[in-house]
Amino acid sequence: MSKIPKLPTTTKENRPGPLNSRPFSRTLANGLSDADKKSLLLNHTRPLRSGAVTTVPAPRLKRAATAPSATIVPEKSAKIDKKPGSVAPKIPPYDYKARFNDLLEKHKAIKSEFNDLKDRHVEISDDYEKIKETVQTSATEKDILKEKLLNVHKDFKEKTSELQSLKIDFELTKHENEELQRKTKVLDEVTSSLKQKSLDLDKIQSEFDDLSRRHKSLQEEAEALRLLSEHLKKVSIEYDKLRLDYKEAQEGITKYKSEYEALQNILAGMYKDQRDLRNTVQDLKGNIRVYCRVRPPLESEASKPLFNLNVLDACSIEVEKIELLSSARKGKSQHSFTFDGIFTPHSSQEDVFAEVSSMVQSALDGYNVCIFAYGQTGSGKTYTMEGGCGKENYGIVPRSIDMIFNCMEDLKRMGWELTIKATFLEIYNEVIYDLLDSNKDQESHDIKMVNSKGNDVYVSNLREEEVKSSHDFIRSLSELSKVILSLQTNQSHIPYRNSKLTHLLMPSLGGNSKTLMLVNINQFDECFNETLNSLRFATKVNSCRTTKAKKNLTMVDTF
Ligand SMILES: Nc1ncnc2c1ncn2[C@@H]1O[C@H](COP(=O)(O)OP(=O)(O)OP(=O)(O)O)[C@@H](O)[C@H]1O
Repeated sequence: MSKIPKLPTTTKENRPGPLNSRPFSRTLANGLSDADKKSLLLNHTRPLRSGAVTTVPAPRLKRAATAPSATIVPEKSAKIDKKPGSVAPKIPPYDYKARFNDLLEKHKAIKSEFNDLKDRHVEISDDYEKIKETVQTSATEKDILKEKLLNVHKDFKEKTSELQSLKIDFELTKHENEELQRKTKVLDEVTSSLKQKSLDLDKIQSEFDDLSRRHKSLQEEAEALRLLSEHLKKVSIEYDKLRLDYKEAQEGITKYKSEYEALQNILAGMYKDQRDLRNTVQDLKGNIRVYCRVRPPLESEASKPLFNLNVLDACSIEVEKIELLSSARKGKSQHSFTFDGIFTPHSSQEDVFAEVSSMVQSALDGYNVCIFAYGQTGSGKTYTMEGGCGKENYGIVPRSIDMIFNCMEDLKRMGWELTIKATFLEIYNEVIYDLLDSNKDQESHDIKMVNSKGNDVYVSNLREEEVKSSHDFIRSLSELSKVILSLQTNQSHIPYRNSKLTHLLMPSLGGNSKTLMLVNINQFDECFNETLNSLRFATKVNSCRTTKAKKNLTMVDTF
């Protein structure tokens, strides 16, 4: 909105009157009312009283509030002031001098007044010029303002028209808003109804899904039934076919059964022949067989001096020691021995068992078999019988157990039920210890005769344990080793144990048994004499020839 400059207020007082440089009288006459003019004329015509000063006050410019044109209204009528109470002496008409003086005075006063008026006129002219200038400036300003006013008017009009259009817009918007509100309300109602319908739809959808599932499952059941029915048809055909096959098979089974029995008889005959042959070979080898095994020095024993040991052939060795110190025994000590076989320091556990396994087979064929190791302490008896860690180091006992259980599997396939029981004992310091009995206070164990007729012996009060697998058995051996170890650490070791042992081995050595003895030796110089003793004892054993062994009645005889 344009600013309207404040115009200088043109009051009736300061507004320039129609004064100009025309003679005052005329001007005055023009500006005075008729009454004023009359009074002025009267004063001019009236003779001045002596001693009175007549002054004409400068007319003040005044414009009647209602008068459209400017008129000069003297503030006071141009009367000659008279002092109150003083009455001017009347100049007689003949007193020209007085009259002349009076006129002079009046002239003087009028002249002075004229001069005043003239000054006043100049002042007023200046004012007028100023006012004129102001009026011109004001007119310019007025024009500017007018123009501005016009602009403002124009703006105002535009704004008014804008306002109008805005009002119209507002009304329209208001109307639209109301319409929208109405529509929103309707929409809300529709939304809520849609929500409800959506819920209904969900419910219907879930019912539909349920029905679809049931329909599908019914379809599947129908398909399964159809397949089942087809399958049943096939089965029925196959069943008829199978019945025929079964009949044929039964006839075949009867035929095969008789053939099987015949084959079993042949097999049993073969077993018998094989056993007899093995036994013949055993007999030829002798019922007491003695093998010698030489153990290698351990790494820790590498510095120990060795005596000479020569393997002459598969069955003979020669041991030789040269005596250097004592003059009495000076010379060469050389001895040769022959056994059923020699196992050198290079022979493996497998090599040993290959020779021994025929004895285990004899046990399975129903003979009493005794396999034992003999030798001085540290010569390798435990290693030979039990073995070391790892399967390749297994000794005779675990390998025999494996063989027995493998054979059992064959026999089981032929319908046999078998039970294996084991006893463990140690003869130590002439006392028999039951190694399966962990009680410290064991019952005493004695070697007794089985019956008065034969030579068979048994050890009383020994604990028997059933062994169900070779693994269990190899259970048992590791525990046994621990027991032996603990016994040995508590008591001083007695290396030579033969009294009770000889007694226990009596039937094996001289009776109806097959006996295999392993004489273990080492090659250490310091052990030469002990080695010699062992070899001599083994030679004696080897020279024993028992009567031909008779087998006990065993399962294999029933074939
Ligand atoms: N053929 C062999 N090969 C390798 N090492 C062996 C052999 N024989 C024995 N040994 C080892 O020699 C050492 C003594 O053997 P072992 O314990 O079997 O003797 P031992 O005759 O049972 O002794 P002891 O009578 O004192 O019980 C053991 O460390 C054993 O592993």
